[in-house]
Amino acid sequence: MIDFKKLLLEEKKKALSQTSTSQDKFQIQAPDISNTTNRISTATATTTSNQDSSDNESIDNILSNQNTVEYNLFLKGIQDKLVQYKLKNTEIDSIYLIENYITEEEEKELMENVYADENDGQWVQLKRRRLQNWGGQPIPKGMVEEIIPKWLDIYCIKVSEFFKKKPNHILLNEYSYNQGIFPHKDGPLFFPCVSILSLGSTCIMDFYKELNDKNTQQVFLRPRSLLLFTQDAYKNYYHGIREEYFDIITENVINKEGLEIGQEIEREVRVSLTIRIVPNTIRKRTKEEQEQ
Ligand SMILES: O=C(O)CCC(=O)C(=O)O
Ligand SMILES: [Fe+2]
Repeated sequence: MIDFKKLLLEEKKKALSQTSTSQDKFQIQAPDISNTTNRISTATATTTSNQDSSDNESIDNILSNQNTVEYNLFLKGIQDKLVQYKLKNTEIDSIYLIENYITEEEEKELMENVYADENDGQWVQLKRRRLQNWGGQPIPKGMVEEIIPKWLDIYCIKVSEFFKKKPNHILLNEYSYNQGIFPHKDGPLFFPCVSILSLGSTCIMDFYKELNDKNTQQVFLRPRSLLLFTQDAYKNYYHGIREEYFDIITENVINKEGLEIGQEIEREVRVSLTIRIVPNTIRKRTKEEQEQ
């Protein structure tokens, strides 16, 4: 009998070898912030403890200055709405996971739009994954807001129930087979809560207290789930996805219900929407203002 699983895996390996070299292989290390696009994608992920603490200071500034009221409202919203989705069995406070946040039809429609011809020009090819950046470029000077198309904006509106404000930025990542994202923190350019909608494939996300931490806390992400993390998880932990063809369920997976230790779960192409608020924005000048 033909072993389709093996054949498929061979195909995947072949496809991948055309886009990567052996040096590209993932190791747990600091994120590659050598190009600006990647810096946007990992949102100024930092590599040294110095930068790290200044990042945390900036996060605190965001909270203590302009956003205290907003942040308190948001925290209250979390208590009201997310308490039942909080992941237990972990020392990390403040990770929430909602399974089946969207339906299969909604997932299909999103995927159709992600791969629609009209969005072809939106793809930015990084060394190890592709992305689409929607809403503007989050930079320290302030993001010039851009209109988010309706097919995505409806999800900004949907998750605003947790943020108490409509997110204005979506980073859409596409991971082919064994691609991932280096451990990083999302940093001070964003309001310190991130929501991630998974499409197309499962994967394991690792949370690291320190880079090179072997004993990570892991979250198994299913398609159509919404992961949210804030406070402790946002500020004090790196998160990343390993470059693997399979995820293996270990003791460290926090949400093991329905899974077995040692179980191997094959990856497919995964698309994720990272939906966030960029608090520091500058208004786009109108055409009339530009002409003056
Ligand atoms: O794809 C994911 O689930 C993670 C994306 C992420 O960490 C980011 O965009 O900062
Ligand atoms: Fe991230």
